[in-house]
Amino acid sequence: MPSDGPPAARGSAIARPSVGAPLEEQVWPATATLDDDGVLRLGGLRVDELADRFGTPTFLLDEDDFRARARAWRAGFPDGDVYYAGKAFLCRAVARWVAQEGLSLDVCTGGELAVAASVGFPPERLLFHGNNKSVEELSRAVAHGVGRIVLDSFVEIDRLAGIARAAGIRQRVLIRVTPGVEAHTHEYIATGQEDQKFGFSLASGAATAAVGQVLGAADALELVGLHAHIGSQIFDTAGFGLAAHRMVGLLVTVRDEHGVELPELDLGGGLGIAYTGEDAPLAVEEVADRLHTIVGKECAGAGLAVPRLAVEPGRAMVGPTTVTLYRVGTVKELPGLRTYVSVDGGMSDNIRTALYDARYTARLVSRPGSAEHHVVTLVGRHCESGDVVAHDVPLPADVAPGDLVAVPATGAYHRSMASNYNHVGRPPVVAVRAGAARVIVRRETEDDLLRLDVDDVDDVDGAAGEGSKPGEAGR
Ligand SMILES: Cc1ncc(COP(=O)(O)O)c(C=O)c1O
Ligand SMILES: N[C@@H](CCCC[NH3+])C(=O)O
Repeated sequence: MPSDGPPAARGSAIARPSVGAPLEEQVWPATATLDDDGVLRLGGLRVDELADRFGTPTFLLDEDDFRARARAWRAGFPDGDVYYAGKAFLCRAVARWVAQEGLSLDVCTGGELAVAASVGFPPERLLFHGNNKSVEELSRAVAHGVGRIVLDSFVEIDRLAGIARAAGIRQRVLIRVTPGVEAHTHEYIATGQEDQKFGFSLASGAATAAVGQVLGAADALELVGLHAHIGSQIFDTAGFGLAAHRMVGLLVTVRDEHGVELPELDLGGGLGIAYTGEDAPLAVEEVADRLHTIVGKECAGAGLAVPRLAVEPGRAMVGPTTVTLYRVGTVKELPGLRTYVSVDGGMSDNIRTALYDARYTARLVSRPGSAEHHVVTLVGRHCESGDVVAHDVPLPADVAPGDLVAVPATGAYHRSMASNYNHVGRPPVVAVRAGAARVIVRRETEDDLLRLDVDDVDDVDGAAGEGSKPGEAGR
């Protein structure tokens, strides 16, 4: 699988003529350029100046790139719905951009719903996912007027019907189906195959049974369509095509068995992005074209009206827009083994390397560095040997403490999966655009972390009022 998988054999020294080597276009955000002195610019701003202003590590998000990607998705599905998958990265500013660009939003927890609600995201353009939504979350979604809720289990059908009935609302719903498509991606992020926790299986007949159960609760639930999501970080159209084919087949079965033509078909997200120069992601237009063609052809063959298509891109919308800017703290050469370059973040801001053996590239971005490059292991600051940011990255042989190193393609599933391991505050997200920078998620401080810590005594002897208060920590 491109970008994920065990690290290749780790060499030590190579010579690469990469002083001023161009940025690999598919990996870096759209506005990324290099100044003559080797400093990376994003959104028209030099990263050395951004580091001075905002500190490191910091996520730098290219707002124009995000908006351009949103528009490309919108253009690819002019008669359908594009739900940005908020799990990839969501904050108030991003929710606002999504709304402004005319997209809809996929949320999968009460927390994500709260972000959307806090900026007045149009409720009818919200879609609520999840294999174990709580009664409280479902009630909140119904009361909020969420446009569509995706049903994921038999127990949830009854649960939601009861909630909608009590609220005197007929809730629009889709049914999540597992179409039995094995996406070629890491097993932890594949969701189309039979053996997994999401949705109703097509092959076992659970999906058609679910349709029957929802139609039986028609006073409270309005079944508008079917949903499938086969996995994430996918590079070929075959899986999407097969899923579309099977889902249209299910629409035909539903028509034949229940006498209803469902008007909507949501084919989920999953489009892969380039994490390294070796990845060749599909273009949005290509995927859109493929899905429209398959669904159109199959529906024509079955005498079915073409349903309104929906998609749920997360990674492909936000992943490539962001780089993580780190500062090098130490360089440790183990003769005959490898060189470790330690930066001031790590698995707390990028868990993907440890979790999926994901591959990344990295670049010295505060100066050109020497022509000779060494293949190094870029590691973080956490108390764990698995705290690797990027395996086997060529960096200038003279990389040194104080240098800035950037890792691209970190917009999706990085800040949103960040942790406070070792009591490290999560990095901020700074949006850059046309020469201006704006913090859209601020850095977590030690005060933020201590605020959650509940104790009724203040020092180690148990006396009240002696120890340092949370507000004084870290000063
Ligand atoms: C139901 C659903 N929709 C959309 C997405 C977004 O996927 P991606 O970020 O790969 O586009 C996911 C995550 O895989 C998902 O589970
Ligand atoms: N978190 C995963 C993707 C999960 C997709 C959510 N359904 C990743 O980083 O690749």
